[in-house]
Amino acid sequence: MSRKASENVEYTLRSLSSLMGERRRKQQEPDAASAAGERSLLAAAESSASLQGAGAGGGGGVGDLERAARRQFQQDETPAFVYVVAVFSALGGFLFGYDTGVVSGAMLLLKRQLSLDALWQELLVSSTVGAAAVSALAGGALNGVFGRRAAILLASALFTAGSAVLAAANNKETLLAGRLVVGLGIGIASMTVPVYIAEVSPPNLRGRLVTINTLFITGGQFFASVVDGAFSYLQKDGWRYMLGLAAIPAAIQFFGFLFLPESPRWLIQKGQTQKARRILSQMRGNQTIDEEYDSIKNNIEEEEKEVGSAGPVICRMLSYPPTRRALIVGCGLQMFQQLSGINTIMYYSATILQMSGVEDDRLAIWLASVTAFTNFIFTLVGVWLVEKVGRRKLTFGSLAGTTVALIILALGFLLSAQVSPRITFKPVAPSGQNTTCTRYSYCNECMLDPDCGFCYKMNRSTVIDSSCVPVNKASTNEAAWGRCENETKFKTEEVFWAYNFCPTPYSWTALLGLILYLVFFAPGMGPMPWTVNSEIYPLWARSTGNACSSGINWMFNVLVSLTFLHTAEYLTYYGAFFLYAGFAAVGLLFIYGCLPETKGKKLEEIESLFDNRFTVCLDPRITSCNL
Ligand SMILES: O[C@H]1[C@H](O)[C@@H](O)[C@H](O)[C@@H](O)[C@H]1O
Repeated sequence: MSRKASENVEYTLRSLSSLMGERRRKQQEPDAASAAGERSLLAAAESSASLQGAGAGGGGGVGDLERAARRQFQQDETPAFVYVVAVFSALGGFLFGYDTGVVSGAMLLLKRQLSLDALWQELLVSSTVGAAAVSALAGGALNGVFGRRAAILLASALFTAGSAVLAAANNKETLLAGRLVVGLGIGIASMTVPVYIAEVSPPNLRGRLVTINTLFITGGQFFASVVDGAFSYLQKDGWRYMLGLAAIPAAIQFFGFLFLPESPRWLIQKGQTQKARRILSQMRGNQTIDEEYDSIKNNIEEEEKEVGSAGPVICRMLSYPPTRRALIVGCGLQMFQQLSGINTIMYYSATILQMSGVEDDRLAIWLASVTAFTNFIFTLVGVWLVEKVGRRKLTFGSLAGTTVALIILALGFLLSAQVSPRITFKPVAPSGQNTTCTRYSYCNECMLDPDCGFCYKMNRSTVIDSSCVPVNKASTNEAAWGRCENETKFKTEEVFWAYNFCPTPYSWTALLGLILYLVFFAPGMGPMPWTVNSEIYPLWARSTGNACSSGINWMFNVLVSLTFLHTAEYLTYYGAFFLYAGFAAVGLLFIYGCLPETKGKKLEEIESLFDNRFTVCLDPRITSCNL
């Protein structure tokens, strides 16, 4: 049987059983709509419409029902409205990607124009990620009390205001304030958007729609790299455009959300049932919503009975085993996403590319946008795969490939280090210029010192007359003094300058590792931690669960990207990548043992996947965490 046909049959059976259930209920309680007290006329009209073809009087056989189900299926399609809502929400992801991605290019110009020292550069880069960590954690309470829509509106207002401040800034303090405001927006958006999309999506499309958010994140990163490349030619004030441009999508999202609805699940939780029904039926088009509505409502009631509603949510989550396990899975996934080094790869891709022989700085910036594009395109593959292979297989396969790619990357750096050119020429520093650079014996040691660069000549394919000299503080494109001092000297002396890389014949291995890394990481480990987190918590714990796991994501993001250069100094580049490969391998065990398959399940059914304490993790059919 063809795939399409089998999907049809499955769908027909599902619709059929829902019609049967509906009919049974109708027979038992003839006026279900009024008896329930809160079913709107709209809902009653919907159920009778779905029963029409089946012979609402109770007669008619299974054949009639089947025909009715088939007819209903033919009409069942997700209304375009759901896609509009998902895309508007995912603008939050775009801004997340744009604002984290754009800063590296902006910094190249900013540091010159405002003469920023290393501390200020670090502050401007990491303040945003730090603020995102804090606001992601605080976003849980915000979401719970004011709702998803209010949180998204607040995030887009913060994005707009922050970007405007950045574009107009005249000193570093104002820039810092702008970066902090933008960071607050990123944190709130990163935890709210996946939850909101998951709550409005129909189960069969949920994974795909939530994954679109990560597609927008990587799209934002790619767009940022193109903007960085384009405005890098505008030496004065180019950074204003880079940082300020984000205000446009942010404002679009803000105005869009003024007209978009609140999540029906949050409304039901808050007792606004009429409104919730109206929005739910808007989201489901001509499909009957009774079953979904009832299951959300019953679930909330049962949860309240089981877990109670006293005390802070996080304490209730930790003391109730299923949510505790879900929290461990959610936070673990986010932690391993960052520990496998994605942001080091994104941030240092230009360096890795330079190692592979790209010597021109501008070209390296443009090639870095090819890296961002690869990340984006392969996230699209994830959007396509998530509903086909499911979350568990996709995440596991992706991390397995990522681990192999990390090992190849590390081997590339290792081989390059082993054949690292010797330093054969020790120039005398001009008087008054003290430097440690001239003490190094190999290019590899010189490269790892951020203050030094490698100056060399080539005789066919052999490096000759090589020296290690201090880098020019104002531009890493040239040395502070000596043969590599400026481009005119490069030509007359026939020398080459390498900052942050060493010329070796094995650099292509690192390039191969880089490409493989993105090909494997982007479809699974990139989006799945966000997607899975949006689904695994019951409603009462959803905002808090997502707040914690997003907070963990941001904290590890800061940790890994801030420590990369130091890690590389102590362990060398290959040591750092072997370390990430080690983390990724531990992550593989974690996913294999603890990640349940949530594909196709209703949000309300997912909690039970975390019920059983004694399930055996190693049994592939059983996917609950063995805690
Ligand atoms: O899922 C995203 C995505 O993979 C991005 O490329 C990365 O920069 C983020 O840190 C991550 O959370």
